[in-house]
Amino acid sequence: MSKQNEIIETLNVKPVIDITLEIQNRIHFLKAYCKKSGAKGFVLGISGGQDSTLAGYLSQKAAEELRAEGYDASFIAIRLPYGTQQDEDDAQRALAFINPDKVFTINVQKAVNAFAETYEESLGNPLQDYHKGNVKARMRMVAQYAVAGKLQCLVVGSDHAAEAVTGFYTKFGDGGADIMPLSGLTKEQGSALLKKLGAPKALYMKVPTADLLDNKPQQADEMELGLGYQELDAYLTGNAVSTEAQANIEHRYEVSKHKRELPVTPFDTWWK
Ligand SMILES: Nc1ncnc2c1ncn2[C@@H]1O[C@H](COP(=O)(O)OP(=O)(O)OC[C@H]2O[C@@H]([n+]3cccc(C(=O)O)c3)[C@H](O)[C@@H]2O)[C@@H](O)[C@H]1O
Ligand SMILES: Nc1ncnc2c1ncn2[C@@H]1O[C@H](COP(=O)(O)OP(=O)(O)OP(=O)(O)O)[C@@H](O)[C@H]1O
Ligand SMILES: [Mg+2]
Repeated sequence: MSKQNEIIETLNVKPVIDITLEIQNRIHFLKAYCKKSGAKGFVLGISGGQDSTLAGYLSQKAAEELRAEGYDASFIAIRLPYGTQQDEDDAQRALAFINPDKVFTINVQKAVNAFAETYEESLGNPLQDYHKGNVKARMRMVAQYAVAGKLQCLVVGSDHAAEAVTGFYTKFGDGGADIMPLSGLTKEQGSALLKKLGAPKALYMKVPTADLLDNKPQQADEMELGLGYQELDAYLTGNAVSTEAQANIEHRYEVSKHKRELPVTPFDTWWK
């Protein structure tokens, strides 16, 4: 089997999807797992980006359907800005579209900066912007688990195939979640689901950004990756991409394997 086909199979990507069915199946999955786990619903950070808008909307629908069936569940959206977010208007658009049962705002700036100061005092060097970015992502994880713990909810992750293939997420940051309803979708498929659900165009057409850097706010993911989501999606749906892009994707896939597994133990063989 080619490396490309192996990756497509491992990440559960379907080259062609039935959009309506995908929406139904993913809501059904959220509901079934929620009931099975005995949780009281879902918690997710809403950034104003495409992925959390979709995962949040599906979670809200799952909670509403569960309630209609007599099971007590709700969806809690959390705004987690670092200071003032440049695209706050998109975050508000996303909240208006999702219409969550509850919204909390936890500004992570104080906690992140307090940590950065302590780090610098202790190590004698400032926390570099790149690593501080991962601290922001992990602080958001801490905030989501604090709320989920209190409300007996599950933390939703917004990871999908186009992020999974490159490991383009912070390990135990935005990668730290209990349930991943977008797994297996390409970026374009996620966008198509959002469009079908009636999301504002500004959200399903939004340029993806991790927005983790103080020095480059709103930097497009594609700039950092040196790869376009169109190329990633083409690869994931079995199409030919440039030799350069293929090598980049397959290299990133290999070196990020540790992010798609539980921490390695003496009994694991996947790393050999
Ligand atoms: N082979 C290996 N086996 C086991 N563990 C290994 C390992 N190699 C590194 N590690 C561990 O993993 C750590 C590196 O991983 P990590 O801490 O995640 O750090 P890293 O992958 O360097 O950074 C995260 C990347 O994801 C991007 N990101 C983050 C969050 C959101 C989004 C977005 O799209 O919105 C994107 C971010 O811009 C950056 O490029 C190392 O410090 C080490 O602890
Ligand atoms: N400022 C923020 N406020 C709330 N949650 C956030 C924030 N930034 C990141 N997150 C959380 O981290 C997740 C990962 O970020 P990521 O940028 O991959 O997704 P996104 O912003 O939803 O979509 P896109 O990838 O298209 O930008 C988000 O889905 C969201 O749950
Ligand atoms: Mg984003």
